[in-house]
Amino acid sequence: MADASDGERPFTPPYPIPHRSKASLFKRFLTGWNSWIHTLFERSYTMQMGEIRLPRLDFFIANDLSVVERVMDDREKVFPKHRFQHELLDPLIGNSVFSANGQDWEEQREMVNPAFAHTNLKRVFPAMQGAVDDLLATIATMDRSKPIAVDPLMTHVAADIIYRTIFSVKLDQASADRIYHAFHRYQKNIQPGAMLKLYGLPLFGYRGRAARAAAEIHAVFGPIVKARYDAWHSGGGEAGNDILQSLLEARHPASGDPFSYQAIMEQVSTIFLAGHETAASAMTWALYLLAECPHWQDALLAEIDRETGGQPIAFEHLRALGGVRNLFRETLRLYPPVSFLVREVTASTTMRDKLLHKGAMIVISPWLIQRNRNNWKCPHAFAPERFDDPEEAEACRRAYMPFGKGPRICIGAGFAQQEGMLILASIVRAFRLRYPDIPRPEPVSRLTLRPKRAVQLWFEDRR
Ligand code: HEM
Repeated sequence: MADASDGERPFTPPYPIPHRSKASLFKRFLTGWNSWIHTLFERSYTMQMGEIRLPRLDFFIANDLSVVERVMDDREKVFPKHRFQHELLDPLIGNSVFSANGQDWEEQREMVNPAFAHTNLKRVFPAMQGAVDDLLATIATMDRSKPIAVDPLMTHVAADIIYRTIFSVKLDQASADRIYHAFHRYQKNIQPGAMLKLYGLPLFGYRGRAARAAAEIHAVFGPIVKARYDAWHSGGGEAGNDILQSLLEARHPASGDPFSYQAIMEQVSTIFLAGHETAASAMTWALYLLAECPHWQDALLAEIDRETGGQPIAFEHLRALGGVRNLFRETLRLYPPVSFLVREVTASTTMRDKLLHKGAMIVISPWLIQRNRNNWKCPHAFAPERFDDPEEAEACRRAYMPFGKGPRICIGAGFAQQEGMLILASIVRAFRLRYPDIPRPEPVSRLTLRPKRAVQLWFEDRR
């Protein structure tokens, strides 16, 4: 298998070069308005624990791995998701399994868990394959005399996959466009919203803008959910075989009540958004990295041809595609779609000699931990083979957390890896990718980590 040094030297993909020293609070506020990773300075990447005293909030960033484990495992049950996150996401996903805390979260997770049996990897493979075949057909008919924007293609295929898994129907282009535009508006609004909240400032119309964007998205799901909800509760509905059906059948562990229509809408919105936006971000970065490293494309193609014997990629093949899996993992290390996780300190405590008062915010950042040179060799370099290196095994176990850690770890991690591998392997097999002679993409971190401008790639037919 290729390594990242097969080219002249290890490829270091773009990231914001950190400031030499900490900027003023005001400058950080302005920079953070669009992207929080642009506010980082050199020591952010190596410090064990950082502290920022904001006007109305104590804010800590933990990189020390034992502190990270303490917060994320939360055996003391004192580090729930932060209330700011709940407030900012509320118009879109309400009080769903992603944002709830405590017993409420435990009960919701119990009710939602069976729905994730519908993400059972073998069972959803045909839905994934259908969406990926449509993607390849779309690319094949596009005008490829010029580079193609990858982001919308990846957003569409990831959305189509999760949509088929929730509703058992294909996502049509008009609904898709409606969702993407509205979600783009939501994302653009949320970063400034988060900065205003952090600095204790009024939200200046945030809620209205967020509610309007969320209403657009809900208007796409609403009619499907309503029709199936009414039919199911009037006893006339045919049982489906998808996530929505499982949510309709779920019962509260104590009261035995089903989810209300509103609660189902919140869970559906959560699963759809958590399930496609993150995967689309990961796929976009993975294709960019491949386009910059042709030797990796050659190595993956050889692996795919060897393992499939030239047959269509099947569920059984994925396990053997170690190079594709490492590429996916390395992409999530360098560009974790969820670049920071936010928790609240609900009982005063001490960490690394710092006193954290009740109400403080504590941030765990996959972006920082996965680029910390105390954890990783050449942390900014693209080196998928590191996942097979025994010397990096400890880092892979403790300092790799694109899906979070502990009880709140991503419920869709296996699903995401499977779709990611299938999409990447299918594209590598069909096309040779090349990065055009234009400036490299710049990552910006809002709700997810995305390139500032759409990534453009040449797609050349292989066969
Ligand atoms: C590359 C793709 C993905 C990434 C990087 C990702 C990342 C994450 C992370 C970091 C968390 C934990 C957040 C925290 O602790 O604050 C999370 C939670 C979650 N993810 Fe994912 N995710 C991905 C794909 C998916 C998919 C495909 C689904 C659904 C099919 C999904 C559904 C969820 C849900 C429901 C939660 C909340 C779990 C809970 O709190 O009980 N995610 N995800």
